[in-house]
Amino acid sequence: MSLIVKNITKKYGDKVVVEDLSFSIENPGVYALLGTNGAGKTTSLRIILGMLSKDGGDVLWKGKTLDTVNANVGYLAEERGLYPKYSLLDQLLYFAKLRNVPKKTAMSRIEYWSDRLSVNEYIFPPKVKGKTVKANKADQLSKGNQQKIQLMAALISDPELIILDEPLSGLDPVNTELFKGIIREEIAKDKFLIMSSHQMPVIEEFCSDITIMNRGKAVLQGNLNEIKKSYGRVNLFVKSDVEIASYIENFGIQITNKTPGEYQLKVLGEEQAMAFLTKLIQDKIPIVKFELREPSLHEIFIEKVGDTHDEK
Ligand SMILES: Nc1ncnc2c1ncn2[C@@H]1O[C@H](COP(=O)(O)OP(=O)(O)OP(=O)(O)O)[C@@H](O)[C@H]1O
Repeated sequence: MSLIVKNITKKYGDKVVVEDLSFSIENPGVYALLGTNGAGKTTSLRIILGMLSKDGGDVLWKGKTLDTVNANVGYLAEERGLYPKYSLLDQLLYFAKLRNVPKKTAMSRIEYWSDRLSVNEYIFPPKVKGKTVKANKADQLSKGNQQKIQLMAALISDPELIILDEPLSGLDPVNTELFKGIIREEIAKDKFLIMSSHQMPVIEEFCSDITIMNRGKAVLQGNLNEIKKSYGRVNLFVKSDVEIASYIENFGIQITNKTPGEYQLKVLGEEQAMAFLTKLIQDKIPIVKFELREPSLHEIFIEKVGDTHDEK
């Protein structure tokens, strides 16, 4: 195992905000930490990073307690974490120094990432009439550009373990794709990533293993494909040029949703779906879509925490 999180617990006064959370990561790739607002994701990530004290449990990286000496870790925090009044270049060099990156290496990485993320003009202010324009401070940047600088800070040490707390929140579609591309590249470099996100399609795109938290506890854990398989193929999407609502109901299938022309149905399993398809064909009902699939992560998430997620 590369990362082992064993029974971590955190209390604030009497309130237990993370309770006995355990999971492990064996192979490179992205591990997802999901949960409703206040479920304890950020707290757990900060405990894993060693930024926050814990009331119990262990975090091991390659067999040793995870700390900044034995692990090269990068962290993109959910909230903005730049110093508002210092120049961006100074801050990036400072983060690099904290993580023992030699200045020359740090400079070449800053140049690479500022190009890649199109933030050159903020980090290396251009010359106007021979004079360098005053360097930008963090509080003069848009939210998305601050996020880019924080991503640069997270990646400045070329970390082996990368912790991304809501990395895509607040980004426009173009920058979302840019960040996703960078995440894909880090995966291709065999990095270990832990990502928290409320965007279920993003989790489905990147993550093989997940933990869903609710009120500080893990309520569902495992391989996403296996979890989906365990639910079975019970979601049927049918689209027809004609009105078939009563036809479906007469067959004894439940309609869970209807959008223009398309019905979302809940079937008992593949057998019932196939019997329904056979009947549609026999009765010559014009069908333009017939798709049977497992529940989405969104549906699984709602089922697991939908009624119970209110903060204590
Ligand atoms: N310093 C603190 N003192 C007291 N309670 C805290 C403190 N920090 C966090 N909490 C509480 O711990 C719980 C978990 O918070 P956390 O930020 O880890 O949740 P989260 O899953 O990351 O939520 P979100 O998705 O909204 O970011 C919440 O109920 C929060 O109010």
